[in-house]
Amino acid sequence: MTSSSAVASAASAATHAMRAAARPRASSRGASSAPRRAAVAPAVPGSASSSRDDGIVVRRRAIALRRRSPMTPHPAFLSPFETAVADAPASDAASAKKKKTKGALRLRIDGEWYDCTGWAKAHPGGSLFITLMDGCDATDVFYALHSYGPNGDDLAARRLAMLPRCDGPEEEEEEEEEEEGGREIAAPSIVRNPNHTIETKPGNADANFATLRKKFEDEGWFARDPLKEASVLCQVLGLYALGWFLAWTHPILASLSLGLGMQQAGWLAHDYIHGRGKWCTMMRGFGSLTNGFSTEWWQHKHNMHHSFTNIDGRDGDIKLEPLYYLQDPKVTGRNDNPGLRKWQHWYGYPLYAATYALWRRHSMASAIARRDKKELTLLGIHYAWLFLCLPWQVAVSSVLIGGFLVGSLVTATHQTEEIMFEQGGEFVDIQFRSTREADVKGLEAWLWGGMDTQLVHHLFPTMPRYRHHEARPVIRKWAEEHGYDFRISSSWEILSKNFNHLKELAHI
Ligand code: HEM
Repeated sequence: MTSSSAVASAASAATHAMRAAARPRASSRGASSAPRRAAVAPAVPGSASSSRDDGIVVRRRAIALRRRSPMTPHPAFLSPFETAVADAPASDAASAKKKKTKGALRLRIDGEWYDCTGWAKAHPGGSLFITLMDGCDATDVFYALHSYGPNGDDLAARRLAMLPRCDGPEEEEEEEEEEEGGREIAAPSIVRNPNHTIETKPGNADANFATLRKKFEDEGWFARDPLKEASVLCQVLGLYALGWFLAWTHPILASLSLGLGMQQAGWLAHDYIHGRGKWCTMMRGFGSLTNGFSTEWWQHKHNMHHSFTNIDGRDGDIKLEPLYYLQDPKVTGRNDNPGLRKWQHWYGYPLYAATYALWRRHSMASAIARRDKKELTLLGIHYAWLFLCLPWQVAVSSVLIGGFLVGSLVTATHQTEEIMFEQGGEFVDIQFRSTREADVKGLEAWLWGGMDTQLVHHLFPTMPRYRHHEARPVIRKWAEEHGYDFRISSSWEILSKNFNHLKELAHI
């Protein structure tokens, strides 16, 4: 690994200045109480008065934008609203005096509270992500999912720097307490590992993790390597080309080649959607073209999984009823079907073959509902190729093979780990508790396509997957030093654990 890569060095001075300015405050994190608020706060609380915002016009525009579905990205990426925010002189926003914003949407990043009430409606990922994090520390999830310099672009960091600062809930509480004559709040603590009791408050960022991330940034781990990018792309396209070539003469071989190609294309599209920078942005439609997936639908579903991993009610990947029951229906309170549930460990793995078919159905429905012309065009090209250029039997069996290879590996990596009910909590801690790595090598590692380094990926989603194996020992050592349980098992152990989990719940 070279030191600071070209991409890392492109990190904007503004980004680093902002982070550097914010970091010293991290030391005060431990001292603040950062209470979690109701998990779903209204996007624009009715009680908030427009007159409290700096720009009433911006606020009105934001309310109009709110009517869009949370899944719908803002159509014009640089909308007049965003441009207004982006063009605003720093003194208008960033350096504005902190306001009291009780009732507003507030996120804490790098120890600084931001009033996101207006921004939520223009947020490219959708307002839901902001509203669900209201009142929480979003530092680690922010750096995990966004462009902030070292990962190829710094748009999100620049936007962040322009948001108005505000008081946090704890500052307001302190003031209220003072008014009430002073009252102490007991700080809750999380026990991560029996050997280490780490005093921390839910919703606080892990300052040690920021140091690890900084090390990876400085050493260029987030940079894309053109040769490796070309290699993974050629492997996928090669499998598609071979399958297509054999389709009319050797249907079984063709289905295997295309099925494997579709699986690998799935991993690659996943990498492109997480990745930031020009190359990944250009390749965002890759999953639509190769697998018939909607980028917008998939990124939303998948980023919910990344932001709220294994949190019941947030992460759709663990809510699979009525097909699979990963938890006792008495605990979740969701409808039960004991007649079906008792067979789930038997039909479990074979049914994973339907994964891609289901994703295609959701993708098409989402693209149609959003009238997303670009996506519908890419999906149209894909389906024209799938059913006009291939025999239908090859087309269908490839989709089932690809779906099985993805479904059975993806599901296994999270389903048997801790499933949490608390909303909020520490991002890094949640990642360690909700997934594990698979200890695989060679062809098997190729087949796993980066899902084997699930924990590394969840901690650093924008890091290219071809760097994960090298990053693993660094993160493992860091985890040991900081009291996190770095879980890793053989693929056989993971898959059988998953089978046994389904079996256990089949018989409750
Ligand atoms: C107030 C702080 C935030 C700002 C300024 C911000 C800004 C942005 C920007 C500019 C993008 C476009 C993609 C990029 O440049 O990386 C984006 C996308 C996104 N953001 Fe945020 N964001 C914020 C907070 C959050 C939080 C707290 C979450 C999650 C809990 C979140 C989740 C997402 C998601 C899921 C996307 C879509 C990513 C994709 O298309 O692949 N954002 N955000």
